[in-house]
Amino acid sequence: MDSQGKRMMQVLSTKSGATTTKLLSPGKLIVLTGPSGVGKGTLMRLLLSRHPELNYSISATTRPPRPGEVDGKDYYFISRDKFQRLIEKGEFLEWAEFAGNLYGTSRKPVIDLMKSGKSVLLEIELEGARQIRATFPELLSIFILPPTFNELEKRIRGRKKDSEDAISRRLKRAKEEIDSASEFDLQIVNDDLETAIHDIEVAMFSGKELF
Ligand SMILES: Nc1nc2c(ncn2[C@@H]2O[C@H](COP(=O)(O)OP(=O)(O)O)[C@@H](O)[C@H]2O)c(=O)[nH]1
Ligand SMILES: Nc1ncnc2c1ncn2[C@@H]1O[C@H](COP(=O)(O)OP(=O)(O)O)[C@@H](O)[C@H]1O
Repeated sequence: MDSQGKRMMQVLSTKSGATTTKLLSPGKLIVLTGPSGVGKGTLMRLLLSRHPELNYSISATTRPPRPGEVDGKDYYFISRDKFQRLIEKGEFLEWAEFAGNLYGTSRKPVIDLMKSGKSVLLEIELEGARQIRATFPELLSIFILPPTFNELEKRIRGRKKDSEDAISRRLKRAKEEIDSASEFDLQIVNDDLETAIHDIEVAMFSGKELF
């Protein structure tokens, strides 16, 4: 390992105990996964605003929009029928059912971006992340963990965006998801937001001025 690599591993070991051996170059795929309410969306928005070279793939979902969500920006909000047709046509790189709704990543935009050497960030749930990992073994996969389960529940409730039914489905699923964290390249605890962002940046961008 060169001196920069050593320095990076040192930084990783001093922050939230995270370790990784994979470092990313342009044209690569990064997946953020983890339970609902852990802060994946928050982390992703911050990463995109700080690193314009990163591209985000807007997912399709059958979930109805939450107040304030915009079609074509937050998600493509589509009917179950339309989603099924897109599955049959092979238009999704991955898709999964989560808490009673379907979610999927469109194949073409992601492949086109990667072919042109651009890096793509996906923020998806566990089953989809597994599918992507099987398709792209060179992927950098990051599992975001909550500091505690109570804090996770507090965040989901504090967001005030979901019905009680949607919240309990998410919390039930969260337990199973957290048990799978070790499948992924890196586990990062989203306790202090800036520390979590820093750990993700270190893993994603070798050779950049992050220190
Ligand atoms: N597999 C898959 N999961 C997705 C996709 N888009 C979003 N998700 C995940 O679906 C789950 C539910 O998302 P959402 O309804 O927006 O709820 P939230 O995560 O609780 O804010 C989250 O874990 C998202 O990361 C996708 O394209 N594919
Ligand atoms: N590090 C953090 N500390 C405290 N609250 C956070 C942190 N990260 C995210 N949050 C809050 O937790 C809630 C859930 O975050 P969100 O990004 O919507 O999660 P997810 O996309 O994983 O469902 C939001 O209200 C967000 O502001």
